[in-house]
Amino acid sequence: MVKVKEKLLENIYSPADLKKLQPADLPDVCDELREFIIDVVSTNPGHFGASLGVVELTVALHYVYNTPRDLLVWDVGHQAYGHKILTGRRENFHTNRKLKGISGFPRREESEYDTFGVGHSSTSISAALGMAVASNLKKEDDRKIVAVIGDGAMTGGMAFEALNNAGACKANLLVILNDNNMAIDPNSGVIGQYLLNISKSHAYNKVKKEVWEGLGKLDGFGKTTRKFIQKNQHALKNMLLRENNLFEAFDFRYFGPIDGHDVEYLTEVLNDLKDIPGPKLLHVITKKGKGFRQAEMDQIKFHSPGLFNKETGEIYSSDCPSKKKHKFQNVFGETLLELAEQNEKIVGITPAMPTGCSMNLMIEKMPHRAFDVGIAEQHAVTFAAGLATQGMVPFCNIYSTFMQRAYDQIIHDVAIQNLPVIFCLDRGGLVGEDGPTHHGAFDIAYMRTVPNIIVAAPMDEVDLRNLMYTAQLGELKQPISIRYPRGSGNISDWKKPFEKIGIGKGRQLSDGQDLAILTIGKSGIFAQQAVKVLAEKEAISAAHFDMRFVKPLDEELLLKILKKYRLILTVEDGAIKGGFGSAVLEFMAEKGLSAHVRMLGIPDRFIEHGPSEDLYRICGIDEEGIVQAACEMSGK
Ligand SMILES: Cc1ncc(C[n+]2csc(CCOP(=O)(O)OP(=O)(O)O)c2C)c(N)n1
Ligand SMILES: CC(=O)[C@@H](O)[C@H](O)COP(=O)(O)O
Ligand SMILES: [Mg+2]
Repeated sequence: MVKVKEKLLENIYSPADLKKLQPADLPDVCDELREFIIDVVSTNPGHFGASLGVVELTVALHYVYNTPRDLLVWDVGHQAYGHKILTGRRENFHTNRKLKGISGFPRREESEYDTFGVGHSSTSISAALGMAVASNLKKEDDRKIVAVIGDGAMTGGMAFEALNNAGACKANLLVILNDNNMAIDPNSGVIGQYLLNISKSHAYNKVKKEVWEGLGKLDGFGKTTRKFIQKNQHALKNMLLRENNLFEAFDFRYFGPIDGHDVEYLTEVLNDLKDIPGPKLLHVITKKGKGFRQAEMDQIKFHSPGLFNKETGEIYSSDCPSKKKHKFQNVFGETLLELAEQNEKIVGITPAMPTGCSMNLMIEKMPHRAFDVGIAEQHAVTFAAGLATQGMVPFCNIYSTFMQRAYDQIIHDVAIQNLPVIFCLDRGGLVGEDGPTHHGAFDIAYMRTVPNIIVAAPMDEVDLRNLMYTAQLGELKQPISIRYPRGSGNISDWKKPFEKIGIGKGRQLSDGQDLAILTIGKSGIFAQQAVKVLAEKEAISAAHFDMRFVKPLDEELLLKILKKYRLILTVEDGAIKGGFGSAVLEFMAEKGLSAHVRMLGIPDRFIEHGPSEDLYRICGIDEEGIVQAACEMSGK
């Protein structure tokens, strides 16, 4: 009779259960954990390849360290599914990223094992350093602090700011560099190449081994030389290592590179490093998508593949082929390439999101004019500013949420100098399952307060295209921000001849007598539907104005509207506070005009994760919410 192997993962409810196992059991735990992630994520989509790549590392960390007393900090957090499953969330994992379900990223309120909330990149070393310094000040000497950061996240400036500080502090901190030689797209810039070089360089590893292990054994030398070497051991080590290793130059002790898929060896190394004081960096080599053939082969698609068949690896697209064309990001990517073919001054810039924003189209065709600058939003903005000083036409595409990183650069490097940089802010508004760290809630508010910047938000694909066209004509002598949402709009045949759009000009899309609905961006699509429902079901006649620009506002149009309507409903898929509705109110206050104004938008709290349709409903900014607000205002 064949003995059925006992499932280990089923009995793991916390790292304490994991610790009851023998090291030799750990490979089986890893296999089961990997299988579990594949099972669940194939039917309930989320980030995929990154978590598969750190299965062994995750098991080893929770096996060796005394979590949650020891503090484990994940960078970005899209790779932390294994961590969630091993720390009490296995049975809830099927709710990952669903409305009211667990978050796709570590969150402090979700578990005591989630030491730091993440979603944006390159924060782990800073946060871990803060924890290490706090432990030191509180005399909690038993506590270990570990940050896990990817090679992509390591391209972020913040990571280096933290290394610099940590080295100086001599903090007791272990940084694990999870090097899979990929970001979402291939890791851009020289750091990736540098890591590859040290991983491959036998000469470096040999020198390093000999220096660390061999300096004590000085039998081969004469007495005077031995004395000299012993006296100057530290300086010699530094001389040999610092010049060869970037991390040693930051006063970290560098260990590795080691195989990140050998779980037993990982536990041994982690155990060895545990009690070495000071800042340490362990370089671990892993494969993104490890253990799922198709994910290993197409690491970009399987970063976050959506639904897929776990047997064949086929990805089931949520869009039908024709609908895929509607995605705003495709309109951006194709239009940029089209414009760049006509205007040789155009340069493309993306901080590590070429596939996400579709700038990959331009990068493939024009590699010298389109740049993936790594996870470096601040640099991306100032790089664009530099290009603009020399008469180039930079299209700097950054997700709305990640642009938050570069606020000073927008103000200091672009706006004060009034440089005509074209910002394209993708993923404006509620993005859905990624949740509060990723919603593009604030850009309308943060952009409109900055002098000199034109702030526009197209309602549909054609408008996006025409705004991009208008922006690069060379007529604008100032920066412009064009923001658009995740996903698709409502026009399939958007590839029409370009038309110039008047800056600061809105448009009336429907006429009505009872109230005026003023929208910006995608909200206009919901408003159009709402106007129909109001007319058909509620006998309310609403006029709809797509204002297109938050700044400058179409004052002429606004004056006409305010003359005619007593009831004004503003709608935006951005924060109400400081947003488009606020701009309308400020205008009214300036002109001494009054009306009954109601503002719909993202309320003053962080919106959870879940399907976008649900989140738009929760915020009351979908068709139904607009209808309801209009009825309430009209007293019906
Ligand atoms: C500030 C910021 N910019 C961009 C992103 C989008 N993003 C998420 S994961 C990722 C790649 C990270 O690469 P790496 O750290 O190597 O992790 P891997 O996916 O390879 O495990 C990027 C660019 C982000 N989360 N935060
Ligand atoms: C973890 C992260 O920041 C990205 O993977 C993000 O989830 C991508 O978002 P999109 O799916 O909207 O491109
Ligand atoms: Mg990586």
